Amino acid sequence: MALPHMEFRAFVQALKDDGDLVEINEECDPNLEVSAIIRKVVESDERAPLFNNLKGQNENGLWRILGAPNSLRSDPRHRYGRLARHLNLPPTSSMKEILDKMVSAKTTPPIPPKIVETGPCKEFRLTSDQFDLNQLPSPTLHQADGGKYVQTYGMFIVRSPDGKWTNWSIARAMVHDKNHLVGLVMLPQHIAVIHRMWKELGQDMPYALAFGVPPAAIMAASMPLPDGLTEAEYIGSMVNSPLELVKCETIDLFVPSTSEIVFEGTCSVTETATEGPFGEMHGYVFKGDSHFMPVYTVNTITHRKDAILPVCACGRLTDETHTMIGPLAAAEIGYILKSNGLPIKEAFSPFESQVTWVALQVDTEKLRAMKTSAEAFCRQVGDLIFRGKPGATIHRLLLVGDDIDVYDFKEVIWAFSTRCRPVMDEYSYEDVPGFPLIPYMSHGNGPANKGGKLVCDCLLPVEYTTGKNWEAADFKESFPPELKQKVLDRWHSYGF
Ligand SMILES: O=C(O)/C=C/c1c(F)c(F)c(F)c(F)c1F
Repeated sequence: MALPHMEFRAFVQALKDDGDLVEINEECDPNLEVSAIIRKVVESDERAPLFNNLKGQNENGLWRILGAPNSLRSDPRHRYGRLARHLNLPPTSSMKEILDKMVSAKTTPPIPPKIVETGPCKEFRLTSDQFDLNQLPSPTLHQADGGKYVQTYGMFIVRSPDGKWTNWSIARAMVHDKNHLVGLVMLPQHIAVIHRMWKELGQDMPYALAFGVPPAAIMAASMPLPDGLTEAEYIGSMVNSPLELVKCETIDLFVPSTSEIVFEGTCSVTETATEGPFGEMHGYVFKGDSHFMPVYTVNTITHRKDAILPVCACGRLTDETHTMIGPLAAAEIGYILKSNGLPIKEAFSPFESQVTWVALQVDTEKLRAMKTSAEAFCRQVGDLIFRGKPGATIHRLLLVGDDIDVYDFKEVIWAFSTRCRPVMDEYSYEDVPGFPLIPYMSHGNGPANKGGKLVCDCLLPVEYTTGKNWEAADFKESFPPELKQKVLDRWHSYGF
């Protein structure tokens, strides 16, 4: 068996070996029961549920469901263990080590994928008269959803008409009828950019939708990489080995050969249908909140025996839309700022902000050398991020000093609450694209697609000029080292 980061089934085995999997063999109903269990799991950082026995499974075991594929573990020593297993990192890895790994491929040569003749994803093949997406165990994830969201953790593969740019990404889609999906295709997502290219040509867009792809691939597919970059070679260089791809049956696209399930077909550039409402990443389902979105025809399904459909039952903390989208956007944002020579050390998106904020740790010694003003620096950061794709889902950028660990929200919210004077230390952006899925945008008082963003300066004025002139009134900073050591050594003998 391949390594867990390179084959989904090996990944599931790795979770089992880690004691991070609960196999449920009693029959479960994909209509809400499966998602209710997944929701309870992700709200308590429980082990990932593997549903082996689902109502509607066909004679070849199509399909099982793995819930919470990339959510959190309750043991703080392994908090990000499931993310680490996606990348062949030790389960004790920190979020910083995980994000550094994701960014590492930006500075290493791309490794092109290897094309193979066939693979496990070709074990069974169904033509459109041989399956009904409403009979297969497509899950209903929230009772107010507009349909069965079969696609929440699969990977769309689409290519520009000139064949130069292949994009891999996660974008949600629900069952429309026995052979059709309807999916969210929304700018600035690259799938929408490429869909427009086909629309201009007047040709439907060929697509593949691969479920249960190599875990390293699905992580990269969630990262807001630059336009035109082909994920396959980025991942190859990230894991330092070529991804194995196999040609689709009916279209000229390639999919990871070990994928659990592959849908193949075309996405209409003319036909739309109502999509949504959906329990989204910020934790709300707004009744009646549906929009016209493109219709995908599913011409062919190929799959492994007893194939596993990974499912993200998204909503309130903490599921894959929080552990992946926010932190990966933060990693990209940090990389862009550093590449532009700004003194940024770390970037993270706090889960407690429902991943709508990114906290940026500033190297204040380098900041002082810039002899810049707070306004100039904040505007430099905001202009670079809020006008680009990586900042699309982020509505607050918090600039914090060297003493603040951006991976620890208690630190971030202390700096924000005590060092950033509301209004005066905040720099607004009303003329940039907004993220219309955030409720104060979609159901708020202003335009849904524009503005509502801030750079919040949580650096006190002295940090721009002469440096930190305070000591934190806490155990760490308000006592001499030898006294701290004495207290720590005697802690139990005192009686604690
Ligand atoms: O359906 C959801 O809950 C989230 C959809 C979503 C997303 F997660 C993103 F990261 C995006 F950038 C985006 F444009 C989206 F529409």
